[in-house]
Amino acid sequence: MRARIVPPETLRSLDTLDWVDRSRRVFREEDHVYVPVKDGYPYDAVLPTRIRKGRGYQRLGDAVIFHGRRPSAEEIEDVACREEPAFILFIPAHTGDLRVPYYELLSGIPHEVLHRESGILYHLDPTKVMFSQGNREEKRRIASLIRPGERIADMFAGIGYFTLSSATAGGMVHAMEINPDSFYYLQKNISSNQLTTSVLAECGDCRNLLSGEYDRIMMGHFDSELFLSIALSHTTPGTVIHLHTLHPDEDTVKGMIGEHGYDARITVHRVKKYAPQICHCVLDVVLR
Ligand SMILES: C[S@+](CC[C@H](N)C(=O)[O-])C[C@H]1O[C@@H](n2cnc3c(N)ncnc32)[C@H](O)[C@@H]1O
Repeated sequence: MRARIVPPETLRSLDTLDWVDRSRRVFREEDHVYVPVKDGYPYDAVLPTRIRKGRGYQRLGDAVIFHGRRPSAEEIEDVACREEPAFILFIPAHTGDLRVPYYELLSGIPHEVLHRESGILYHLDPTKVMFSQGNREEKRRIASLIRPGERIADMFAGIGYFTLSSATAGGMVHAMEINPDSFYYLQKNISSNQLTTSVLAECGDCRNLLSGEYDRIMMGHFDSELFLSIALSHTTPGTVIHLHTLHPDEDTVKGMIGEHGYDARITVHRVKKYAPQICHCVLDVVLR
């Protein structure tokens, strides 16, 4: 189905728009509203079959996770019949610095799952730690940049989102994670993917764990600007920093980099929509 992505407020005026295909259902997922488009009119997306059939959800191992708004009883029943998951969770948000899931159990008994993505195995308990499927393309992009043997710091490793794909691509990764639940799965995932010789994982505050100089530093935390100064103390000219943010501000970042005696080339990449008018972005910062 061809669709245009519109802000939720536009739903009120759909009747007045001549490009809307009223023979098909509007589909809404979190803050994205997909409106079917008539033949011959411009469109933003072609929706895959799964999305066309109903409410969007995330499949994680043998579990199904709903995000965004609470699913209706009919939507839960629909997914239960189609996917036959062992359990279903509704996770409207992740809370605090440790990104702990705030969840409601909709059916079944929660347990640890084994999820496979791009050939990498992830063990996790989705009631305890987050897994963002929206970062899949970003993981692939980062992996494509890795040069074999380069020394990488992953300051906010979680269960291994960037650590595992970077080590698989040939990097030597120093992975840091403060949440003991996430760290447990990080270690398990390093072993399951046979990456113990290329990853050093440590549990604690990355500000106390960074050591020496790195060729690449991953800063997968939305407050990563607060950690930039300490990260810059572990760089050399040529180091690349991937700084995640919801509010990209190149000038502030350039100012901080200048204070450490560097110039920088900065490129902004959009990862995913996070909230109305807010995108999860990554600043690729090459130090000179
Ligand atoms: C990987 S998650 C964020 C993922 C991604 N940016 C997203 O939300 O789409 C950030 C991780 O950083 C960890 N963390 C937060 N503060 C930290 C610190 N000071 N040192 C090490 N890890 C930290 C959290 O526990 C969490 O697992």
